[in-house]
Amino acid sequence: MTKTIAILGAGAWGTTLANLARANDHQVRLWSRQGDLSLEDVVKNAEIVLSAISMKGVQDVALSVKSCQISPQTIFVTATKGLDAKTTRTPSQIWQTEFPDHSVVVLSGPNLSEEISQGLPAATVVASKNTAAAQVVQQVFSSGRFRVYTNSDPVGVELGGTLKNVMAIASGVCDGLHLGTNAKAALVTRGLTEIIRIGKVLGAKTETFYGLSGLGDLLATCNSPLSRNYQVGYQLASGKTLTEILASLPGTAEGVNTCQVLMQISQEQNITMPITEQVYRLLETQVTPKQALDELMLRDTKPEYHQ
Ligand SMILES: NC(=O)C1=CN([C@@H]2O[C@H](COP(=O)(O)OP(=O)(O)OC[C@H]3O[C@@H](n4cnc5c(N)ncnc54)[C@H](OP(=O)(O)O)[C@@H]3O)[C@@H](O)[C@H]2O)C=CC1
Ligand SMILES: O=C(CO)COP(=O)(O)O
Repeated sequence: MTKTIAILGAGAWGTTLANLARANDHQVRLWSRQGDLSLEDVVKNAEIVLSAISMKGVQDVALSVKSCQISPQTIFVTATKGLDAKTTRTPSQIWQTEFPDHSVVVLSGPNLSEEISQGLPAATVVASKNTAAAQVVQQVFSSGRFRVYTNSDPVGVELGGTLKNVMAIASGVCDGLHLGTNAKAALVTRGLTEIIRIGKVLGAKTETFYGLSGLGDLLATCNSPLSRNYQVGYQLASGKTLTEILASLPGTAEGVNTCQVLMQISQEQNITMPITEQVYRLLETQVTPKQALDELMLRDTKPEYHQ
């Protein structure tokens, strides 16, 4: 059945998702601040409102949508991978707070938009407390090139996509310093342990992090120069400053902001996040890439599974 879909954010990801839905014959209206269509006109009568806005714009856009005419049955989908700097909330928590009577679905997975735009195969996850809503979104995007799974742990799916961005920065540093395959395997594996430790405190299920939206996205983003977060780390290792890197980066690297929010959460909730802490200190120019490596290697010895 053809759906009317409003996609908010005409960046790399919003445009790619719009093309996937159009290829399945859905009616798609795309909104961005630079576009010709008003937000009011784009969301009017939409059965699905999908946000692919960068984290820094989500709260403001959600408030603007609230003042528009929205059908009571409209499903909200969020594809943003970040945490709110002021409240530390996830995007789905923001949308659900502003629209408490609507279903909210998280869409997240190993989805480098450039590969999907080229027609290469990929898989993703749509997660919601409302299974029927997740199934509607699954049908909208599923195709022979885009395999969509449902999941009932939206916060876990969302945090997998968000927390791996910090590990992708660390992986870029690792590769930029040419530390080798063993080091990269250790970093990504301990990164997953750290993601699970944080995610559990923030309300996610452990098993979700072993799926596409957790391990899957971690592998994709930590191993691809197409990832903006990976690029930030790689270029930091080559001696560029963060300001220089961000000035020439094609699009958003959410891991920079996420890292700051995680340090705030780490202090408030007393969660040990050694890799995140070193990425934070590197971004803040408190350590060099080589010093960050030494700090991680020379931590107190401990059993592997002692979380
Ligand atoms: N690219 C990818 O491969 C993937 C990205 N994502 C996630 O999707 C989100 C968007 O990424 P991506 O599309 O790549 O990023 P881009 O930088 O390409 O696009 C960001 C979009 O957000 C909009 N935006 C930014 N700030 C505001 C604001 N304050 N108010 C309104 N709109 C705003 C931009 O609008 P404007 O053009 O007007 O500036 C633009 O449409 C991120 O959270 C990212 O982690 C998830 C999966 C894959
Ligand atoms: O989330 C992504 C792939 O799943 C995109 O990664 P970047 O935001 O680092 O480019």
